[in-house]
Amino acid sequence: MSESSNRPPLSLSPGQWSFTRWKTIGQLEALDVHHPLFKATVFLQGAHLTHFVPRDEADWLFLSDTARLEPGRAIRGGIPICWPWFGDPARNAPEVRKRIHTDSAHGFARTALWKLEDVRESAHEVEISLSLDANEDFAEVWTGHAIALITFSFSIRGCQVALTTTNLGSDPLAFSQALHSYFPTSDISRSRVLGLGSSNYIDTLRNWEYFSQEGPVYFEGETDRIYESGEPLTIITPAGSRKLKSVGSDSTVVWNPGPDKAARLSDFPDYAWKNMLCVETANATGDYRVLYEGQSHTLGVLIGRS
Ligand SMILES: O=P(O)(O)OC[C@H]1O[C@@H](O)[C@H](O)[C@@H](O)[C@@H]1O
Repeated sequence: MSESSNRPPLSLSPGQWSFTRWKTIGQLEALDVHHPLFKATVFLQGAHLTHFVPRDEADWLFLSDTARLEPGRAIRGGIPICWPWFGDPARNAPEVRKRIHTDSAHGFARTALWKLEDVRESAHEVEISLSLDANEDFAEVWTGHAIALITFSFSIRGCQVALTTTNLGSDPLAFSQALHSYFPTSDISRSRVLGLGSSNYIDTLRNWEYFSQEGPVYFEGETDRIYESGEPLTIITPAGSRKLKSVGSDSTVVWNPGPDKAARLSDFPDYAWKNMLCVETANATGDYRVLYEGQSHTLGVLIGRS
């Protein structure tokens, strides 16, 4: 995960960071990274990465022009962390659903306040780790005891996100999740996703029925699919391409709201569906995971150049 061999000792003291600063953006606290090779912004709320900008390049992530940076509100763009369930609770497996006591989609982690665990810096890389202790504080919406630890690794080569869940409870923990990455494009109609060509998918817009993908995924209006694949992907847009390599995932969500849903979506301009696509590294629907006491599972994605 890291190429730095002589890392500085663990330090949470801002005085010892060369490239990372605390910053209040909107109403939220963030870690703002200004490394000579890249910039990045990670919010404590949601452990939410909103920007990753290698030197002399445009942002690799899409952030809505009308995103609201407010306590308790999910940020529209970047990489929301959907955890410990993905999507509509009612569409989850019974083992996952039985722990959920709300209708809200995508879990509570994306609006919860995470704790900073570590910042490591080197001449090549910055790593930021945050944790969320999901205990009885969340009992109103979810039953369980688990810890989520997320590590972002930034370098000139790209950005890696690794989310490790450990079951601290004595019962088996069933959960679903996604790294809900928003990518920018100048024109959705000239964008496509390669690498899903031989997989089956659930089309949530066609009665949640199964279909088989042939060739690249193109975007012709609203698209909302759960692919049964965790294979490497390439996203092609008019500005270039990105490679996505996942770990611990056998499902990938591809989403674009199209014009009608965009008009209804919170914190999202009507036109913005033309300028983004989500390709989400997931453990969704049948790909949910079960952890016995003390066991861990890591879901990760490496976003790089192709
Ligand atoms: O508006 P939210 O809760 O951020 O969800 C956005 C989208 O997230 C995607 O992951 C889902 O597949 C879509 O169905 C959903 O609309």
